Amino acid sequence: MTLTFAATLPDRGFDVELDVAEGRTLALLGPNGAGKSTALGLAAGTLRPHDGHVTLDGRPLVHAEAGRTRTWVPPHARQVALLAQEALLFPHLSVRQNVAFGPRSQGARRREADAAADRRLADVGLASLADRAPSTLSGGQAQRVAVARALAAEPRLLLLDEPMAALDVEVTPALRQSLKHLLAEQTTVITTHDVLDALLLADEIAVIDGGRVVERGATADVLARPRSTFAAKIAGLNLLAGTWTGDGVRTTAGEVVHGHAPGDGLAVGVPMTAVFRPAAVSVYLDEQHGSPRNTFRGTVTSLEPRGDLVRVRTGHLAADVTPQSVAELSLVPGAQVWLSVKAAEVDVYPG
Ligand SMILES: Nc1ncnc2c1ncn2[C@@H]1O[C@H](COP(=O)(O)OP(=O)(O)OP(=O)(O)O)[C@@H](O)[C@H]1O
Repeated sequence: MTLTFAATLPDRGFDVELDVAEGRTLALLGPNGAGKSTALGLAAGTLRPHDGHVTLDGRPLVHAEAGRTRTWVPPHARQVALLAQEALLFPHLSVRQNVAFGPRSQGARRREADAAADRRLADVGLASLADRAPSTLSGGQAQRVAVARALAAEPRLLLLDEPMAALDVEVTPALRQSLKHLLAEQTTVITTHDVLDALLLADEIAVIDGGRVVERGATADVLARPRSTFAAKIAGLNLLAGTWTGDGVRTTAGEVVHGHAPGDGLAVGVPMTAVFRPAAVSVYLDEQHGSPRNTFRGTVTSLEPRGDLVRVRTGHLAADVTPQSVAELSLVPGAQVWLSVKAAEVDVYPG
């Protein structure tokens, strides 16, 4: 099923266009309040757009113009499954009955629906729990049952709203693995804050910010060459946006950043992005000169442990340095520092 989506909701400052090709998974990323859940609600039919349409394989699920709904397929008739952060299983039904609920309500006989439920439970690795009551499951198990239930209804479109958000970190790998396998041929939109979900599950990423799509592309491209601050943050990269000067990127703060550029032919003034890894950044108490490098003055805003290293943040930039360096430089929040990154470590590209 191919999803096309173009909807506005002025009350929420929401104006988004998206499409997902047959069998593909699109991850919606963005800060809190960006509009990710709103997009899912509009596709599922729990919200109505002010203007716009949602279609599946060309068939309209909703079409609205200036606040008037022209076409409306109610949520239960859309064959769209929305999986919320909490599993929300029916407490009075067994695990098998929960999963069989979709096929049963579509008219399948009990035996047939139970067989479909057992297949789906096996898909998520929980066949042995079929006779249990939902109240006896762990959060991770309940969420996997909810995935099985959503898929048993054979939805044309699967919508996952931060499926790992309510789970302990120890159980997310198992659910992610189940999903990776199950989403392979399923047209899916998933919202997430986690780069691993995007990397493992999504073919494409759309970054939403302030109710708008600010960036869109293949997952690997967006994470390797982000164009939005949010995508850079989740990819763990420093990003400085600006315009091309002929030999560098001039930021709005007036700094010129030098790096690997895509070659000649770029017009002066075009929007450009410079990206570099925190591990490539060194921290000094004085300005460094010498080999082609970029230096940025900053005030340390936070220090966070990061594996064997310490992530030093100065507002918009981050450097990963050793604990020894932190001690030698007496780095504390409020310290004035120079961050330095060699031009050879900076990737510069249009956008
Ligand atoms: N029920 C509601 N009524 C009115 N406005 C709402 C409602 N729910 C959300 N909003 C607003 O719509 C905008 C988008 O919210 P939405 O929940 O879609 O964001 P989100 O990207 O899913 O955020 P999060 O990551 O925090 O879940 C926000 O400005 C929010 O305040």
